Amino acid sequence: MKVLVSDNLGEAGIEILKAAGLDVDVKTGLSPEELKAEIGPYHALVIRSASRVTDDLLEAAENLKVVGRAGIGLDNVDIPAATRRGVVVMNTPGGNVVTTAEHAISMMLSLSRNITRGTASLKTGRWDKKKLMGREIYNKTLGVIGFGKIGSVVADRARGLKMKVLVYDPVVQDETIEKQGFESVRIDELYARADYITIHVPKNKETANMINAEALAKMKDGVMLINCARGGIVDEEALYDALESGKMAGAALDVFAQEPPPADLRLLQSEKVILTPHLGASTFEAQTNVAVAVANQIVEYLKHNNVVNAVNVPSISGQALEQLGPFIRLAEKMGMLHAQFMTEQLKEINILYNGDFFGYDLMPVTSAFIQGLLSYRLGAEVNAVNAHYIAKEHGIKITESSSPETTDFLHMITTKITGPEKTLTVAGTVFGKSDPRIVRIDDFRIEIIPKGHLALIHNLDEPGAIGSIGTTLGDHGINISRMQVGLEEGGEHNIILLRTDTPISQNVVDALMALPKVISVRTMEL
Ligand SMILES: NC(=O)c1ccc[n+]([C@@H]2O[C@H](COP(=O)([O-])OP(=O)(O)OC[C@H]3O[C@@H](n4cnc5c(N)ncnc54)[C@H](O)[C@@H]3O)[C@@H](O)[C@H]2O)c1
Ligand SMILES: O=C(O)[C@H](O)COP(=O)(O)O
Repeated sequence: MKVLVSDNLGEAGIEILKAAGLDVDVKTGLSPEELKAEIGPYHALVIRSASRVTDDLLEAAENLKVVGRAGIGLDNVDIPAATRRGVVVMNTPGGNVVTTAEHAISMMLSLSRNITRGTASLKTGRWDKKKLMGREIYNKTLGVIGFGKIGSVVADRARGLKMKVLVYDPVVQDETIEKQGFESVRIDELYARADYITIHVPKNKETANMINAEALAKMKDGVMLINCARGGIVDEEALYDALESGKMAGAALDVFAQEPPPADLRLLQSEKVILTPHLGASTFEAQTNVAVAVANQIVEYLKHNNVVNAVNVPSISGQALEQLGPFIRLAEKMGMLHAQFMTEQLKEINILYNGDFFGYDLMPVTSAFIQGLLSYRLGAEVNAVNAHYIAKEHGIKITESSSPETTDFLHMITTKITGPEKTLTVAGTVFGKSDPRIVRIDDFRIEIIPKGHLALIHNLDEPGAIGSIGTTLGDHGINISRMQVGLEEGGEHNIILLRTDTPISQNVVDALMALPKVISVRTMEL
């Protein structure tokens, strides 16, 4: 397996990748065209914020299985395009939180006390003591926009500096914010009351340009703004105007709409702005954390198929995998069985989970079922990452429900596929800790190990039927390794399920179909 590291990654991460036997190439500073030309043979791509993972790049990434972001922001990755192509996208959510929060606090202090301007003026031989009068942050009000991992650490540190903290986050509950001792407010109130405003939201459609001229106008006169989140959340031109007009006393920017920013960006000329070149996460500690985390996650995925911190597929912890793994494998086989039985167009998939599945999210089990079902028809490009997407793209409706009630088994997965004319129901369970079984096909109760060459023969429940089937297979040199007869509830048909040592070819199927008591024969490979 080959890994391409296209942005600077801490050495500790590279060592982990190599120690796991992965073939690692570090090629940083590539242009989009160069990256596109290189990506073909790689199975994993490790990035930070510089590389752009676009649909166009993914098109060329024919072997790519995973994009690992050593850091948090994923606005440089086209996640829907990755999902469509079955590429897992993962980040390292915790590793640079404290470091980035500390950067925001440093920016606020530096801005308040003119530290960068003082340094610059002294270096030109000046002594601007009077001109560079600062302000205390003690007792001032800080408005935190976005109370996630970083925003909440910033709020905590500001409290330590004896500031009052207002928080705006439409997702986090007021009580959660208040329990931590901060005041939860609506955005306009934050604008109206805050002496300092710091932004800690991801960049997305909703937050792009959220700090525009209109928002700036609502802010208190003399406010200072800190952006250590993402460029493009603040309208840079409107910010420049607010600084020039005196509305705003200062701004500290670590991130820019375009990185590096163009030389003619007016903000770069403003005396009231302090700037860092996207250094929020750049400490030795944070870079080691994120490099180690991303490397371990990539090894875990490429070598053990365990997904950790993915944003486009549910992650499964080691313990969850131990308990859900057998159900994931069962579900995939059930999907394959459906695919070989149901040759009609697929309209709808219903999945019912009975029993207590240890409290885990069952999305990976459902994805495995859809993968088994669709990959049989569509090939290997269907995987657990894009299974839902591809089903949706094909107009297949998926409903999933669960009930704590158990029937015959402690856990049961019942899957029903509906086509234009027919439906097919297959149920399965796991015996013991890891022994998968199919226990029902439509109205027939059976017990089959979903593995190997199988034949399902639907026949009349009459004397001699089973004997003639055995003889016909024997005549064709096919050994039956397991046979089971399932009775239709209250009916006169039964199904015979055979496991054979070798596949049953079409001429043998024809010979079986010629037997008077055989109604249908379906062969399967599971
Ligand atoms: N400068 C840097 O080097 C650096 C380093 C790390 C992270 N970041 C950026 O910081 C961002 C935040 O990181 P995090 O770990 O705290 O993420 P997070 O997901 O833990 O928190 C983001 C918070 O923003 C909130 N939010 C979303 N939309 C909002 C809106 N419109 N208004 C107010 N709140 C909103 C969410 O509810 C969430 O609580 C990242 O997405 C990344 O872009 C920058
Ligand atoms: O989102 C992040 O983690 C930060 O913006 C860090 O970006 P970087 O890895 O390019 O420093």
